Amino acid sequence: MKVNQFSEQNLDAAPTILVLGYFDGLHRGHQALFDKARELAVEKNASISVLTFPESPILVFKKFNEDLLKHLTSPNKRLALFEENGVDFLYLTDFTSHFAKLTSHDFVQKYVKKLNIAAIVVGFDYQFGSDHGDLTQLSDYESYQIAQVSDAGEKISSTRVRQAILDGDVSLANHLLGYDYEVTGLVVHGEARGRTIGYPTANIESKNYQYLPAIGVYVVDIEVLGTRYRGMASIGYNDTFGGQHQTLEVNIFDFRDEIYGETATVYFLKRIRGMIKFDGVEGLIAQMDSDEKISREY
Ligand SMILES: Cc1cc2nc3c(=O)[nH]c(=O)nc-3n(C[C@H](O)[C@H](O)[C@H](O)COP(=O)(O)O)c2cc1C
Ligand SMILES: Nc1ncnc2c1ncn2[C@@H]1O[C@H](COP(=O)(O)OP(=O)(O)OP(=O)(O)O)[C@@H](O)[C@H]1O
Repeated sequence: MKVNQFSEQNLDAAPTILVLGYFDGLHRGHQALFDKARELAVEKNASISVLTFPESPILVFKKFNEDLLKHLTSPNKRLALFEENGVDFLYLTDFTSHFAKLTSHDFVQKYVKKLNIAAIVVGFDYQFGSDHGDLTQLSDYESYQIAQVSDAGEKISSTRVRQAILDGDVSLANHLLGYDYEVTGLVVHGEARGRTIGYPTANIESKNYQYLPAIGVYVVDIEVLGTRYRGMASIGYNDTFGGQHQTLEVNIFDFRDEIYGETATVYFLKRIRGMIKFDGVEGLIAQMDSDEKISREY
């Protein structure tokens, strides 16, 4: 897959299937668009291109708060997902006030027309341009609108996946995504208390503005140094010890190595419970013994 800022100089001249949207998380609803694009690409001997934005368009419309910078994936995972879905060319353009003012007609002239379009694929609720144009605006092109992909009678959307994660319902998030929700970060030093209670933990600090699941304890896999291990994670304030800031920590099973400074990816598989403030260390250890049993058996 080739990744480029959209500019007239770097566009591939060969016929292409253009897929449009922001695609945070590339969930099962989004994947349906790429299933269609791959089918068309074979039929028309064309490549697949996506024109999208590095950051959420919402940044241009709402008062800033840090959550607006958050994504369901790290930048690398986002690229990997586009690639897995068959994308050959990923064109990025910043969503700015100027961009937001383009009418659907301007958008077609300035962007769509610059590509050699074999077909266009969008979702059932896709709208674009300041005049909220829809597929009829693209009538010069062979275009396909993909029907809504639902789960439990409700549209699968990035918003819904985000809410499931914030609720701690990682099983639902994974089901909607079609893959396990993951957070990537650096392994940093914690209080070095974990090892004294028999459960050393890798403290993971994400630099990627990703959503963390709700406070609680989770069955996870963790990938570090090229190997994927089972483990159990805690997200919270270490209430028992009066912790002051929120951490993501993973006790990695059957693992003994120093991994500070390594990049690790945590895959959230299932929520076990909420955080408990114990009166003493013994209660916490007994609880973690039980968490371990659940996590190993999962
Ligand atoms: C699976 C798991 C479950 C945990 N559950 C709790 C809990 O219920 N209450 C709590 O106060 N801390 C809990 N912790 C956090 C521990 O307090 C923390 O790992 C320990 O204090 C070590 O911290 P450190 O990495 O900063 O040394 C849990 C940690 C793990 C890995
Ligand atoms: N469940 C779905 N079924 C079919 N198409 C979808 C579905 N969800 C999104 N799409 C389409 O995928 C493209 C990208 O959509 P978009 O990035 O707005 O995702 P979204 O999940 O709807 O996001 P949000 O929750 O932020 O509204 C659009 O063309 C949209 O119509």
